[in-house]
Amino acid sequence: MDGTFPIGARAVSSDVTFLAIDPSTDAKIEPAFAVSSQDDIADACSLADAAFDTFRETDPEARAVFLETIADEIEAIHAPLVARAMQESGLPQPRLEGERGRTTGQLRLFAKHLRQGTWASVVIDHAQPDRKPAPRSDLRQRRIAVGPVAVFGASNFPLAFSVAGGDTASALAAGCPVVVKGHPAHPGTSVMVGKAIQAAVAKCGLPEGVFSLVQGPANELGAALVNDPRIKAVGFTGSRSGGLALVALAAARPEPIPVYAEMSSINPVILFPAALAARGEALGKAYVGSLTMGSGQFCTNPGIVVAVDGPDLDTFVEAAAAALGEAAPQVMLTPGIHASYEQGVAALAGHDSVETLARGIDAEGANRGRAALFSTTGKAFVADPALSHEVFGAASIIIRCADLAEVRRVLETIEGQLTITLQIDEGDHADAAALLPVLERKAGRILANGWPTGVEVAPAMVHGGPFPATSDPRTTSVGTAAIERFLRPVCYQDLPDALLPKAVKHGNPLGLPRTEG
Ligand SMILES: NC(=O)C1=CN([C@@H]2O[C@H](COP(=O)(O)OP(=O)(O)OC[C@H]3O[C@@H](n4cnc5c(N)ncnc54)[C@H](OP(=O)(O)O)[C@@H]3O)[C@@H](O)[C@H]2O)C=CC1
Ligand SMILES: O=C(O)CCC(=O)C(=O)O
Repeated sequence: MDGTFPIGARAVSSDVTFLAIDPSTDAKIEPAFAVSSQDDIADACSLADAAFDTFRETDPEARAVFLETIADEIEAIHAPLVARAMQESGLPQPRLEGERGRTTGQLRLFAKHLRQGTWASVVIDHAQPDRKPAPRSDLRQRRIAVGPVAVFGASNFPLAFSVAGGDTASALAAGCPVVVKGHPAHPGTSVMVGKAIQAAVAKCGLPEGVFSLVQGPANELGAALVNDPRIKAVGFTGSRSGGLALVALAAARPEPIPVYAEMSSINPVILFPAALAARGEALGKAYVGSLTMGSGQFCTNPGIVVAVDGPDLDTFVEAAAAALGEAAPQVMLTPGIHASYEQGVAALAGHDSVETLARGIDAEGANRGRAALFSTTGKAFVADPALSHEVFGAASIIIRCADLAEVRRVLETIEGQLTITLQIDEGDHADAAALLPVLERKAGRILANGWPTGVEVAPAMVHGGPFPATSDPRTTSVGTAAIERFLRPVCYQDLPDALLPKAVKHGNPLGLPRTEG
């Protein structure tokens, strides 16, 4: 591996470089990676802009083949890619193998979606020349790509939410050239995937500007990318402060643009009385499994559990505390993420209204995340908004409520969420139904008798939700509906067939599904 990054078809180097860190030892890892300059960003955006009109008008079949070729190129480097991602992220091999599968599966799902065609939302209102009192024009609507998109790779999913992750896959599927700002925690992984995408661009005979990767450890790079006038939308997964900074930059541009930022969520799990009575112990163990997976570094991590206090909750708490007490420490993604986890845990442990129920096993070594389980009362939780802030890592609070009315108050208090989970039995259905309207206001996904971690990449998935889960609750960043973020409608009124784009021509040469009236 060399330290260059791909801007279009070029491999760019620089005298200014940075090194990745192995979070399991804090040791620096070779090779040194070139830091992108402001000129590199301008070049990437200029190439993306030049590629846009050609790329967006490629047939859906051509874009589908392109996405499949990216998947093939990533599979061809599977072993070295997973090895490098392990070194840079501290995540274990099985997790990264699974994530690689999710990444290529996601690309292939978007290929299938392109072939199926509903994404173009073609609507034809045929002319009615004899309509009284006024004739109606021929109206044809389709959706086109919004323009070049900036994507920020996430630290916690170095493959599935990074350079060729869901944001990139959905933007390319829409016909938008993409400029990725790689996450500085995994530059080698980013470059390997970036070069795989660039190889697919060349193999498919597409304009080189369809994809570029810029990287370096500095806010200025991301800011310059969002400020470039050729960028028309932004996809981001990361911190609330980072997401909000990008939203502010995008809104302050002479031409404001949308930012689809997925930021912060504590993913409440509600234990309803009948379920708790029937299987409190099993729920306690399963909860800790979801909480500690990947050192808790999931935006879907179950950060709070809400239930009515009593002996059945005690059974759950005892099982959870015992399981968590045996949880092995796991390497966290970066020294910064580890430090902010420690800070969050210390704040909870020192809070007057919070009891520490259990800590995971402690261990020597760099950046080891030690799981933490806390409890508080519904009253205290409602009184202090700080208790509802995300602690990114394997920390969670069990909230003991006086009754179901207090459970409701807790849920009314929380901010927007990616997920809310119900643990229910049949005897809980009436209580759960009464709460559902509150939950729908709060979350993008409501699930029953499962755990929120591990998002299915599927057409019906919603990985989104009201602020601060995301900056735009109308969308999802996972699943085929993610493509809609990067499309906009255009209506063609009375254009002669010769001038109409293929998607809305009278003969429907692309065979796209149509709504006609
Ligand atoms: N809810 C979730 O899904 C996730 C939440 N997090 C949270 O984020 C914290 C930090 O993790 P990290 O993954 O580094 O997330 P960050 O939000 O800090 O960084 C993500 C990306 O955004 C860039 N960025 C951040 N702030 C700005 C800014 N003001 N202007 C321009 N670019 C910016 C970073 O660039 P650069 O670093 O080069 O400045 C990086 O490329 C974690 O401790 C955790 O709390 C993290 C991952 C997922
Ligand atoms: O739970 C998952 O699989 C996805 C989590 C996620 O989107 C994230 O952590 O950023």
